[in-house]
Amino acid sequence: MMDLFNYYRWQDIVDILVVAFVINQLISIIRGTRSVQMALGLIILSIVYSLAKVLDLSTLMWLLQNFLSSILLIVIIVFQQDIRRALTQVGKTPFQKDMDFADKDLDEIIRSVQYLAKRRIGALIVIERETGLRDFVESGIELDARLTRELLISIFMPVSPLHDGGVIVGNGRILTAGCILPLSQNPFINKRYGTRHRAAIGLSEETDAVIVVVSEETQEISIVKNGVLTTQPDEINLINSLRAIFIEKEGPSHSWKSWFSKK
Ligand SMILES: Nc1ncnc2c1ncn2[C@@H]1O[C@H](COP(=O)(O)OP(=O)(O)OP(=O)(O)O)[C@@H](O)[C@H]1O
Repeated sequence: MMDLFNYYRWQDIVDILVVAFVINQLISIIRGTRSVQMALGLIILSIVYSLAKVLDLSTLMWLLQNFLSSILLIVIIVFQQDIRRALTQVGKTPFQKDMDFADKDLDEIIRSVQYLAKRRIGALIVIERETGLRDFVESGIELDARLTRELLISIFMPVSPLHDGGVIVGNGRILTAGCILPLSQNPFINKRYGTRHRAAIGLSEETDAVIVVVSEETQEISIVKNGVLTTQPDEINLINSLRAIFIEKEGPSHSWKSWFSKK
């Protein structure tokens, strides 16, 4: 045992711990997104390249060599959204405040989306968490009003001048309405989803926000998080899913704070 300590320097241990931490964070960032398939694709290509080298298949080797020589560029293009998200996570400090969401605020959102879904009124509600959404807040009409179901419902009424676009809420306040959100470029999104759902997925790919979407076409209520859209079949599922994220604080979050508190 002592030999082991003599062999390794303390810097090696720190080095291994930091690399393990970074790999864990990377995996939790791409988990559940299409990047997993792309990463697998790159790994398979690298294996095929190694096999071609061993078996001396010169044409295949030449082809893959040319492809893999631009690997840095390929990784940046393929994983640009994940890189953006990872850098946002790195920029967070342990002292950054977590947007606390009270039971009451969730209840206001749940009641309003249920009301809207029943009447076939589309809605897109963004719940801000640790990543600041200032850029998107500024694309809409700033409200900074108390979060109530009545106000949320009024905003999404088709006669309201604010009904187009998304509403951003945070810390018990409706921050803004009529926001333009980035559309997801994910080619694997089900074709039945239009721009409202794509905008929700797009924002969740770039930030840690949780988005609740009401479809005016199908009356479905969905929760979008980390680029993944989950349709909520009933009220119980909707309540449990939102409570799990905000009240019980389950599920992967990528902040430094959650890394320490999770253990
Ligand atoms: N980039 C965007 N950011 C925010 N909201 C958007 C954006 N693009 C479209 N929307 C909203 O989505 C509405 C159009 O929804 P559309 O029918 O295309 O999508 P959908 O996903 O099929 O939704 P639904 O199931 O409700 O029909 C627009 O009226 C607007 O309110």
